[in-house]
Amino acid sequence: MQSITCENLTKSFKGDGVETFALQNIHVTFQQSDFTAMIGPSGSGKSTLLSIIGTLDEPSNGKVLYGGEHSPRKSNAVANFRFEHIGFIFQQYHLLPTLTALENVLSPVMTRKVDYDKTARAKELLDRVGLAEKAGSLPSQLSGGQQQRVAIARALIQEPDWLLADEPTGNLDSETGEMVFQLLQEIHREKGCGVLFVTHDETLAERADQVVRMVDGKIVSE
Ligand SMILES: Nc1ncnc2c1ncn2[C@@H]1O[C@H](COP(=O)(O)OP(=O)(O)OP(=O)(O)O)[C@@H](O)[C@H]1O
Repeated sequence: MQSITCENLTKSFKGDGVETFALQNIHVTFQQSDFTAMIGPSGSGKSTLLSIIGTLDEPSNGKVLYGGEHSPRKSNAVANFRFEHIGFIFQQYHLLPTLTALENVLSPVMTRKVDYDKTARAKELLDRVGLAEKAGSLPSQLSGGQQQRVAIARALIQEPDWLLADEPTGNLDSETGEMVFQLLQEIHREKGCGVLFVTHDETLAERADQVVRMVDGKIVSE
């Protein structure tokens, strides 16, 4: 999965008889070796594009190719494909409130058979994001930046090829956001996973290898 290519992607939502085009004829290729920023005004389609690339949603038209191949079609197979290849990070962290930091990192693999020591890997990842000493803390006992670092560790548990990050610094003050941004860049270099990073922050976007600019569901520049 060295590359992800979107070919002629369109996504529309129908409601109250009105059709809204969230994406229109998107053609773009992302390389796993790149740290890519996606920037654009609110409603320009960034989250929709990320969801479709991440197989959380389906396009109305067009296709996404992963290393030149289609993703599977059946829902079980899609879930496995996503589990194997893609890690997600969201603006709102989405940690499970009743689980500790360590349990949150373990949560994607809790009910799955894997060929590695889950707990050892989860501990290593918590250590990597600088939170070894917070393994037993609940999300409510962690700051926003710490919660986002737990979410990053969770996204990495299955060593995904791609990390899809939807405004991961959107809820953080600029200093904490900078720390999370740098952590993602380090992870990209260390683990070799491609990163697609949605942001509203022009100065962060400019530090990416590739910048994709969206307006009204279209890519206006790359
Ligand atoms: N489930 C949905 N049902 C109806 N319309 C939707 C749905 N999801 C997105 N849209 C519409 O699609 C367009 C693109 O939305 P999207 O969330 O992808 O934009 P965005 O660039 O990520 O915005 P933001 O920066 O505010 O997160 C918007 O007009 C939005 O209202």
